[in-house]
Amino acid sequence: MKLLIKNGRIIDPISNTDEVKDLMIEDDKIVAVKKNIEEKVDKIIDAKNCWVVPGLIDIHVHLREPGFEDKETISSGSQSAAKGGFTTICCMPNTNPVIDNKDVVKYIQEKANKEALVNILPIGAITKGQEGRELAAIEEMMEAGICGISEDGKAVMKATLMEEALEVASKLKLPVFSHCEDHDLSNDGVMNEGDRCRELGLKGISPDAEEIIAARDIFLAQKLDVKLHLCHISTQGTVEILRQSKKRDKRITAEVCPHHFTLTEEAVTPNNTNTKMNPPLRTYKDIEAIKEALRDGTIDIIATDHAPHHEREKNLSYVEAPFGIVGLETAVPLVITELVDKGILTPIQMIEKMSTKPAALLGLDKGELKIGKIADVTIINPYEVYDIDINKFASKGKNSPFHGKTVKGKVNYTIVAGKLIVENGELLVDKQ
Ligand SMILES: NC(=O)N[C@@H](CC(=O)O)C(=O)O
Ligand SMILES: [Zn+2]
Repeated sequence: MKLLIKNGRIIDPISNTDEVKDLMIEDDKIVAVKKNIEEKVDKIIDAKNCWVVPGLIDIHVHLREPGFEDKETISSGSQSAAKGGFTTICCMPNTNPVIDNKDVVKYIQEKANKEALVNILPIGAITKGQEGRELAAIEEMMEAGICGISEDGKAVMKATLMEEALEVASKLKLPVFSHCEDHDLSNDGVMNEGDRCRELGLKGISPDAEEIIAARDIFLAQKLDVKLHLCHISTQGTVEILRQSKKRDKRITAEVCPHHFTLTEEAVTPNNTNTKMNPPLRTYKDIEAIKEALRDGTIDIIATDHAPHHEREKNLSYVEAPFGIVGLETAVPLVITELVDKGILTPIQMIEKMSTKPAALLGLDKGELKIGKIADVTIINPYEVYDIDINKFASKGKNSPFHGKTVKGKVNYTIVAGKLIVENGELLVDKQ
């Protein structure tokens, strides 16, 4: 099977390429990247005016299976990922049961092998049951194939236990994804601590809750040979801590989510629980700091924190509704609209943060368009303008604050190991 992608703008951060060329795939591999390939093939994709990029990688996704299949499943989440242009996603362990032993890891891998359209890499919990009391079976999960450990949804509040986890991760060469939140400080808060929460009479979550644990984990990690990655950072203070720390320690990485550079606390209204996520929407000054950090490389990765919830739960009051919004199918247009179009990131920098750097953090041989590599490829039309429509999401979750937003940038094709999964923006397989 030979597939030829003609006349696309090949964007490849590793070779620093941003040039119109053709790309040919044979079976599951990239076999040629050059101008004017004239060869008899099985299928031609016309990528004129489109970007041809290494398959996007989202390191922060909640797939909800096992345990919360009414919110999302491995199958539906993988369809959502494919539509969003992601060829590999990492799934967080806050499922039921928690991903804290090899059996749950294997359950996810087997289901993913059968049902998923994209590569799924489980992340193991740091503590048993995510209860913060004793370490999970990290070594056996590593042998089963987890790509990292995280307590995401929570922080490990006991510093000595977090230190132990970092030591184990260092020994096993696993990255640690830190959800930075001091639960004593964030206790009961539902939105950012600031003017807007006082205006609305809602309880706030102070930036300190994030910054204190970010600083703590950086201090704990710098004594060890370990990759510490800060999840969904949201405040100017965390950006500053990160910028300073990176001067001493080059291994620290951090991600930001599209909602945290797109919306501020001003978007919060008590009747729209799709503005409720953790960490919460912050302020204009936080967004400015995040954008600067994206531009200067302090923030390495853009991840979605795709957190689907059922409508029934999101219809509860602002206080009772769960934290989280879906993100897989809005990431590419938000990054193009808010960052690339506004000159904050170049297309190469965008792809670096959505494919190349995530691959490097995970130690994957991906994130590059090169002869011989597995053909995970995404084709994006950066010029298409349209309104985001939750009813078109493949995700079971419709909890997005971006419904109706006019954006620019559409994923047209997603190719996983040479297989066409999305064509002209539509999934080629029936929904399960
Ligand atoms: N981000 C969220 O608002 N929610 C996540 C948990 C998390 O990533 O912290 C979830 O699992 O729903
Ligand atoms: Zn989290």
